[in-house]
Amino acid sequence: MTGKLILLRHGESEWNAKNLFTGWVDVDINAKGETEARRAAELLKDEGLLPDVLHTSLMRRAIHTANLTLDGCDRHWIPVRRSWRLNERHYGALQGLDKTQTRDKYGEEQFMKWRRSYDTPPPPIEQDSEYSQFHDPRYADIPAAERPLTECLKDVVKRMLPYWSSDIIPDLEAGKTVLVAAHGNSLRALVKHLDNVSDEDIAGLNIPTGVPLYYELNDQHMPVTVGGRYLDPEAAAASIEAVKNQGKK
Ligand SMILES: O=C(O)[C@H](O)COP(=O)(O)O
Repeated sequence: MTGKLILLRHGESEWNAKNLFTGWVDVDINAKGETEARRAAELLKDEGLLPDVLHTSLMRRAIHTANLTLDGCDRHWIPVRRSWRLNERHYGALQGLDKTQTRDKYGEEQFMKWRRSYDTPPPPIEQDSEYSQFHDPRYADIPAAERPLTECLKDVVKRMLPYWSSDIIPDLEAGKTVLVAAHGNSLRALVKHLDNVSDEDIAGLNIPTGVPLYYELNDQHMPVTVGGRYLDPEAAAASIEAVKNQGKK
């Protein structure tokens, strides 16, 4: 028995367009992002990949994207499970800062360490900062001592994989086509696991906005084809390049 897994990063967000570090700040997708979400529905319909269950984060850009995509392929009625464990990576004190200004201020090396290294988190955000979610009621169930104030990708892998095992794999084992609508870095964490990407090589892996990435999985819930398949390779390549170059002038 194989599993069908579709990964979908939210469409372009308001802060993606403004070149701001977002993390757990709960911004929405913009008009371009909505168009991407609707295009994703067409791609799923064309491939006959109609999700039976949705797993998403607690953030409106992923939830909104999933709603538009599922509505577009008449699967708006499927069960949904939401978890903070699929949230974007927490960007700590960088949340709300301009990526280019941050690169200019701290230099390329430090910028890339904070943005793309596996185990170097940005400085933590103050609990009461304007861009902190420490007191957000949706995270009240996370013990205060465990509530993130910053994360590196290693932290995201550590908090995401338990959800993959406890909540997503059972749906795959039940033969369901699973849609995971999430974020650039929570999906980088999942792709790292699925494709066994090294701690060094993951720095060079970026996820496009709004283009479904399809994996056929084997009985061990690992990819039949490493890397999976983007349902619109050209759009994926263009978006990946844009994500990679964020922060550059
Ligand atoms: O949280 C953010 O800023 C973006 O969604 C992801 O940003 P990154 O591609 O710079 O990690």
